[in-house]
Amino acid sequence: GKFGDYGGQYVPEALMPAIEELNDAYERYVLDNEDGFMDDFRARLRDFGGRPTPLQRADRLSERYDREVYLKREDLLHGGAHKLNNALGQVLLAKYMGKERIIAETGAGQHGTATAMACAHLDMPCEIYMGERDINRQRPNVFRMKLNGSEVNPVTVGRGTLKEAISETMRDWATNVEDTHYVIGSVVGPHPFPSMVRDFQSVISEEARTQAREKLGRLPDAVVACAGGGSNTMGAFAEFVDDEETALYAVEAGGSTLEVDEEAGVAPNSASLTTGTEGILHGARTRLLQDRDGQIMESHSVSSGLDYAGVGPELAHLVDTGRVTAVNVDDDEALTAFHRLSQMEGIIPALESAHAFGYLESVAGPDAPDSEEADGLGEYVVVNVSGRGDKDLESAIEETYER
Ligand SMILES: Cc1ncc(COP(=O)(O)O)c(/C=N/[C@H](C(=O)O)[C@@H](O)C(C)C)c1O
Repeated sequence: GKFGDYGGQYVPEALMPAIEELNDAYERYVLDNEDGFMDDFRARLRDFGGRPTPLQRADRLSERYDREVYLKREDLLHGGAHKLNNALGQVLLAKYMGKERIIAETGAGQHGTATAMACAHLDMPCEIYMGERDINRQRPNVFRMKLNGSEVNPVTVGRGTLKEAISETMRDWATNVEDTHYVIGSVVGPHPFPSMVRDFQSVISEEARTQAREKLGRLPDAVVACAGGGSNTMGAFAEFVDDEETALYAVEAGGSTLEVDEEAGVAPNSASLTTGTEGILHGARTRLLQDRDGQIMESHSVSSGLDYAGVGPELAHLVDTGRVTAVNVDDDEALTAFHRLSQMEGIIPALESAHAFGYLESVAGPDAPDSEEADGLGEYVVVNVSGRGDKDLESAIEETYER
């Protein structure tokens, strides 16, 4: 479970039996398709999830950016985000392992919602840990989790956001490993989580690669995806990593500024790939926002889903080796992109996904400087629409009309 010097299993001894049991199940069911697990998983993604999602040409953006812009529509997956790919895979795996209880963390609430839906679909009791702050800014998703029959446990320690929610969930798991599976929400955590979540999300690039060849007779010149923990990112990239001719761009949250206030221990962004340093978070060595004493800093983003101080170890490694280019756009560019996609293409994206469109505008838009970055995107770009923006309407209205 190593990606260069990132990854690993930095967990308390008490968690090792659960980690080893999970790794054994991952190898048997996911990698070796024991008992037809992966066939069952794909059939449910199709019939319950609604896959495959379209790879749709964005006519207005293609005109604006003078190139072929295609959208991978994970916003059309059941539940409204890519999160179901991973949640369904992990809840199904827990069932095959004989577990009786599911717990999960969530920030934007999309992962929590996806886990709650998967648990209702597979008749598994479910508890979601969610930061108090996030509960208040993602109310529609909190209601959906409850409607799907899950309990939502408010996390009030610290800033009450994702970081604390993950720690609380890990604590519950350590206490109840016998009957409980922890459905982690992104390509983070100790091995095998980053690899397993990537494998469940890789259906995105499996489909996109085939669809791209059908529609344009060749591979795309670039794939662009936002990056919080990095799961929609790794899912959109996985099947293209070996195709050197396809550039891969991970777009992080530049928040309000990339400047970091070390004294206050606050990073007004979540650009861990760009400004982070090597450290351990939630069981893995990766890149993260930490001060000079190694204290994890508070991150920020206008979108809950990108508001995370760490990033997946495999994505960090791909950036270090130069296979993935890490870029970022700030809150304002993301909000402007949120409105632009809604008006120009009739798609209201999640604020997280809007960051990917903010990047396209910044390098290929009418006001963009003539830079080689635009050429990096090439003639044929695929942008991952990781989710839809229903959950963000309240905050987008506030930010837009009270800015
Ligand atoms: C629509 C949408 N797009 C992108 C993300 C970023 O998560 P990754 O895909 O794992 O980088 C998210 C992340 N959402 C998580 C959640 O809903 O709980 C997030 O807050 C954490 C699991 C990281 C999202 O909801």
